[in-house]
Formats: sequence, C-alpha cells, structure tokens
Amino acid sequence: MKVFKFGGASVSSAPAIKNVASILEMYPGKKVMVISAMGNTTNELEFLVRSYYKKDQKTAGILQRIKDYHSQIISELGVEQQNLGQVHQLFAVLEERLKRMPSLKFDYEYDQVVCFGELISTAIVSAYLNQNGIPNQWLDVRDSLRTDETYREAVVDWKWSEMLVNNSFTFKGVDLYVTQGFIGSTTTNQTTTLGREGSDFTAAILANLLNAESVTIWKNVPGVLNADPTDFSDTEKLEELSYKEAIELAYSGAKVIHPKTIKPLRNKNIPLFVRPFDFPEQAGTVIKEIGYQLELVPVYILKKKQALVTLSPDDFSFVGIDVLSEVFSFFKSNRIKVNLIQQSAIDLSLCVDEPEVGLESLLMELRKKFDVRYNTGLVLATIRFYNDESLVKMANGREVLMEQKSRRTVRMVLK
Ligand SMILES: Nc1ncnc2c1ncn2[C@@H]1O[C@H](COP(=O)(O)OP(=O)(O)O)[C@@H](O)[C@H]1O
Ligand SMILES: N[C@@H](CC(=O)OP(=O)(O)O)C(=O)O
Repeated sequence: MKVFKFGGASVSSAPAIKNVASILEMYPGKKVMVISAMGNTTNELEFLVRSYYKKDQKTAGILQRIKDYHSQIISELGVEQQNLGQVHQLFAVLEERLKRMPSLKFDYEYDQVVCFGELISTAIVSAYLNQNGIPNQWLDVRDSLRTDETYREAVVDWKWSEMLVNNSFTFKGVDLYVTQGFIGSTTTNQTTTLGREGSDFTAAILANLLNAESVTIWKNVPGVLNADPTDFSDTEKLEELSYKEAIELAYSGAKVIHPKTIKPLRNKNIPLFVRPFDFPEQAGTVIKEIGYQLELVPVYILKKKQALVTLSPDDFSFVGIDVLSEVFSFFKSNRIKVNLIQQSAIDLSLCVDEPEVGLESLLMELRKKFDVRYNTGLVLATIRFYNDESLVKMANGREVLMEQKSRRTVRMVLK
C-alpha cells in the first residue's frame, strides 16, 4: 500500500485535477490519497474566519467567492449534480456555522471553519474520480486522526489514532481511499488542524500507522532542489537525501516539505518520494535511510518575515539560564517560533518569526525587565554544505546582522 499526497497546487483547477486522475491511472494498486484544500482556499478560509469572528459584513461575500471558485472547478470537471450531495452538504454546514455567534476562542473557531477547505476538495475529487472510472472511497480523516485540543497546532494522539486508522482504512472491497490532509479531531469530536501546510505531515502519519511501503508527495517542482526556484534561478535537483538531511532542510525553512513529515517515516523506514505532478514519469527526489555522510552541492534556504530581537536585562545582570527560560516561555506562550539565538554576557539576541500583528504590543511585556531593540523584515538564510562562493552568493551585498557557523551549516540573519 502506498500513500500519495496532492497539495493545493495539484488540485487548484479542473485541468490539475484531471492530471491527478491520470497519475492515479499510471500508478495502479492499493493507495491512500491525501489531499489539501484547492489552490489558495486555506488563505481564503482564514479571511473568512477572521471576518466572521469580527462580525464583519464582508463575511458573506468571502464565502460566496470560495463557493464560486469551487463551483467553477466542478462545472469544468463536469461532475454531475447527483454526485455532488456531499459537497452541497458541506457548504450548507459551513454556512450554518457562520450564522452562529462565535465563541471567545479564536483558535477553536479557526479550526472549525478552515477545515472545510480539505473536506470540500476531497469530496469534489472523490466524486470526479468515481464518475470517471477510478473507484474510491471518501473517508473523513477526523474519524481516525485523534489529537489533543491545541487548536491550530494540534498534537497527534498516536495510540488512539493507530487503532482508529487501522479500523477505517481496511482496504476491504476498495483499493483507493481519498482523505484530507491537515485536519484531525479531539476525543469530543471537535475539529482540529495540525498547523499550516500540515498535509504532508498527515500523509506521513497515515503511512506510519498503516505501515505503507512509500509516500509520494506530488509537487509543482522536479523534486527537492538545492534552493527554492522562486528565489534562485540556477537550481539543481537533489537525487536523494537522507532523512537527517531532509529534516535539517525542512526545519531550516525549505518549504517543499513540512518539517514534521520526516520523523514518522524515518521511524518506520518508509521512503518519501518528492515528484513533479507535471512530469509524473520523472523520478523526483527520494528521501530514505542513507548509511554514509552525503556530500551535496550548497543548499540555500531562505526563511522570510523574520525579526531580530535583542534583550538586555535592565539591571546589567548576566543572561543566565533563568533569563533564557523566562524569555523562551514568553515566546512560546505567544506562539512565536524562535529560529536562532546568540548570547553574550548581557545581550540575548533571538531571530523569530515575525507575528502578523507586529511585535510592538507583544514586546511591551518584555520591556518591563529588559532593554529591547529589534529589527523586522529580515531574512534568515541557511546554507548547508557551504563554501566561500556560496556565502557571497547568499549575502548578495546585504548586511549580515548575525551569523552562526558549524562545520556544514551557516546561518545568517540578513537585512
Ligand atoms: N528546496 C526546495 N526545492 C523545491 N521546492 C522548494 C524548495 N524550497 C521551497 N520550495 C517551494 O516549495 C513549493 C512546493 O511546496 P508547496 O507550495 O507547499 O506545495 P503544495 O502546497 O502543493 O504541497 C515550490 O513551488 C517551491 O517554490
Ligand atoms: N491547506 C493547508 C494544508 C496544506 O498542507 O496545504 P498544502 O499541501 O497546499 O501546502 C494549508 O494551506 O496550510
């Protein structure tokens, strides 16, 4: 049994979905197919839930835009009305939800609304495939994937999920399951999400729990490249990567794989293929156990929207373990990811993901104890397997505000 994951780009239009069908025909056999929301739908649903939460008049208009986008795809695919009952029902449930008063918990409301992207996309794709000679069963992954109640960043309950997943994905009388990435549910059946771009992670979870022979994530790139092609023009495809190398790249911000994807696969030694959906006959990149130390060309990773915050205790005391733990707790409780730190006697510098709401109001709390300085709009650049030439190429004349080097990796905060 194999797991195939199709992301937003691979189901963003009717021709894209027809291409998914042809990939399935090229690779017959037992499969679980994990699908994300179509195109930009998750971002649209984020607008929708924010508008709903603020009780903004724009809510109905945003919902209509989402409906129109999906209706257009349905009509171009020629899915017949009698096969669309579930899609209509999902939109009706979403509409009903938006009529209710939101609770005070935004993160909870977020998950209850944003999940519809994946539910609707899978319902459409499943109906289209069934109508076109690719029999499959749609499964609501929320019935199998149990999580805790950390809305928007839910933590998987592996024990529960193992039992439920194996009860649902039995392959009795069916070779293909179509299910959702990114979403799960609590023991009280409240919907949760696993964090943005979490569908790759879902594919890895299901593969682990079902002991799949491999996972393939179909992307709009030839495989894992040595840089994001939207930032660099001269990229090279990496033929193979070890799990360790892949996790380093994903953690440093290489958007092509969600960082949580690797561990469930590595723990069961399941290979991960990253392959181009436009050229499905091409091999792409394989990520697997590799027993020797890889020597690769320099790999460039840019993590954008970064802020560099420097804290100095007001009373000139040293930055000790207490200060570190207080500062880390502060960022954790505000859900801000710390990506790099550097410390001197009385300065602590942290490179963090810049929050959407800005930093100023958040840092008020820290100003009570620290002298706070910060820069925003920065880039955290990582080079694995760096050499002198790659350092110059990466900085590209920009000011380096902070730098850390190890034998294989250099990290720079660039202005
Ligand atoms: N090292 C890399 N190799 C390939 N693609 C990369 C890399 N780093 C970032 N990317 C970006 O990842 C994108 C694919 O990931 P993503 O948009 O999350 O796909 P999907 O949503 O379809 O699963 C590519 O379009 C590319 O811009
Ligand atoms: N739709 C979700 C989950 C996801 O993984 O999407 P994609 O596979 O398109 O990155 C998101 O956009 O965050």
